[in-house]
Amino acid sequence: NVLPRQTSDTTFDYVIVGGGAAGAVLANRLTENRSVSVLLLEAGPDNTGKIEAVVPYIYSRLFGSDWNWNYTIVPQPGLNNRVVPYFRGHVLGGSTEINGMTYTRGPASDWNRIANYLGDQSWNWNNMQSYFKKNEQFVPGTNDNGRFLSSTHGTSGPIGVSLNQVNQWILEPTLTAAQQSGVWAFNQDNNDGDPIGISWQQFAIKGGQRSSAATGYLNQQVRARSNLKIQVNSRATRLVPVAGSNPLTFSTVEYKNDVTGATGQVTARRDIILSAGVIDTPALLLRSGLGPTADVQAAGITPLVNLPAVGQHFVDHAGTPIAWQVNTTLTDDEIDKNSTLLNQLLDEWNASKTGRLTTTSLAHIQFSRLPSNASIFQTVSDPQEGKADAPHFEALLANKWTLLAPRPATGNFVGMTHFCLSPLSRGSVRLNPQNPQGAPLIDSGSLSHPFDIFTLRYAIRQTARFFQAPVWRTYNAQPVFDPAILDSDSALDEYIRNNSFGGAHGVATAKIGKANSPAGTDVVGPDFRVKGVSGVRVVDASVIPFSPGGHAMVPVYVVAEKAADIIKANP
Ligand SMILES: Cc1cc2nc3c(=O)[nH]c(=O)nc-3n(C[C@H](O)[C@H](O)[C@H](O)COP(=O)(O)OP(=O)(O)OC[C@H]3O[C@@H](n4cnc5c(N)ncnc54)[C@H](O)[C@@H]3O)c2cc1C
Repeated sequence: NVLPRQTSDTTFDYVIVGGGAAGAVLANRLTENRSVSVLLLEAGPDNTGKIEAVVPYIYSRLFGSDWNWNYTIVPQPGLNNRVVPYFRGHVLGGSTEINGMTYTRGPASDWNRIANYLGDQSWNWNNMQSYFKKNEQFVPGTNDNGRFLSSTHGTSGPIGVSLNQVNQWILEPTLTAAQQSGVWAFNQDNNDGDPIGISWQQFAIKGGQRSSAATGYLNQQVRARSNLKIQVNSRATRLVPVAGSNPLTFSTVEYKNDVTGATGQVTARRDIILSAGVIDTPALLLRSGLGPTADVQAAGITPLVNLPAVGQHFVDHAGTPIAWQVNTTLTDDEIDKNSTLLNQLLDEWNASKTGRLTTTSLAHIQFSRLPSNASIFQTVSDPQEGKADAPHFEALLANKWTLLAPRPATGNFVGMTHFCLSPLSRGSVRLNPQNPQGAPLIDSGSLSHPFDIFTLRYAIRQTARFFQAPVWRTYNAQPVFDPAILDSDSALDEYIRNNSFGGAHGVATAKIGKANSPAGTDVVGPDFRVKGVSGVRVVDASVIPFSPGGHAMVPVYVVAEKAADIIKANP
């Protein structure tokens, strides 16, 4: 019966800023010790009241809602100067409340690379297994034999994980075409350390419903802990330093309720932990005078400590969708264009949590490497050289139209979206000098490096080979683009630049490094403390130093699990 060390409504041992993937893990794990008090400040609302966040099929309907920060990327030369959205969750649960739920750990070599970079083998693939398993409750369906490796998975973690349980027409031609075209060998489990090939896709879905950071890590039992306070609608606006402290010490967070306009301050007795994500963590540091001096000054803010790596090294997976028309009317386009059908399926989902809406339009996931003799390697060294398990790109086949452009009024489609998973393009996050408190300037750097566009070109041509497989003739699969572009690098590049989006898997804007790394190369040390100041840690996607060879959610979850142990051991 140890009383929490919460001495008032405004003073806590830890103040965590941001209740997304990382913040929810930390709030849960740190309050396992009932003598430690935690305030979780979240800018968005509680994760209740929107069915789109729960029913997997309709998740993308949240994209334009108030559960999204609705950021856009600055015009990208690599995307023919288009301005495209950069989605981020603005709700308890963060981006895990609005994301595509794809559950990927990445290749073993990703984790071994981080371990070598940090000189700390506790980060390697084998040693991270306990965290992967701690995150996951894998729930196999009755038909899933041979579709995953049971020894790979956790069975009692907060995040429910499952495969698509809907028996759709597309499953058979997908696997047959992979075989006939020779493009992808079957891989029984892409989460066993080697994702290369085609596998059954794993989703953060349990019982037909989204499993998010909020539903998993902040469930009712956790919320009932007296040493945890969750305060929603509270956007941290600035960290305030203790006057005269040396090294400069931060213990106070200023926040604003964007609904009522009310402002307030809270204090952390031990640490402020920033978990506001890859865009808002660097933005908050910059607004607090912590970042590259020139960027801070340009925004009219007094620089306090020069931290050159804040907001730099931003890296994400540019994504390129492309579509084929098919002659079956069994694609999910039928649901999207027919509200009566959608409502029938929603009734089924409401009644029994079964049916087409229990999953997205994806069922398989494909990871590939460029051939070692690809011409680009004459001029660019392979970022994944010698790592047979590390994909250069990914392809996701959807049972419907998935282009950014509106779906044609008639017809049925299958869409393949390609992600460049080992990008060499880099971008940045800075404050807008015209409005430093408003949306940051997000420069994804998309397709600014020739390697990335080469990779996507190769990926699309590989997909075209996949669609030439005999099985697709049954469905009269026809490209919804001029097939001549496949024979011209410049025409294909034009397609890619006109149709790609900037990504959803950004990392590295406050990256972790060794304790004794050269000054300014990273932002936090191995203990997740911001270097050069006292009282602030960062734990979220922004600390992940390299672009993951898969989607980013699981890496963030397990980094946060590991960080929680490090913080508990070294409070
Ligand atoms: C549309 C979309 C689709 C995606 N699909 C997938 C997928 O299928 N699979 C996958 O693995 N990954 C996917 N991702 C990526 C994955 O969701 C993120 O990498 C992950 O959630 C990042 O975790 P985080 O804790 O760093 O940030 P987030 O989960 O984004 O959480 C940050 C939280 O901080 C809050 N916040 C921000 N600023 C402040 C502030 N100043 N004060 C208080 N709170 C603040 C935000 O509101 C948010 O709740 C997707 C992301 C998006 C947006």
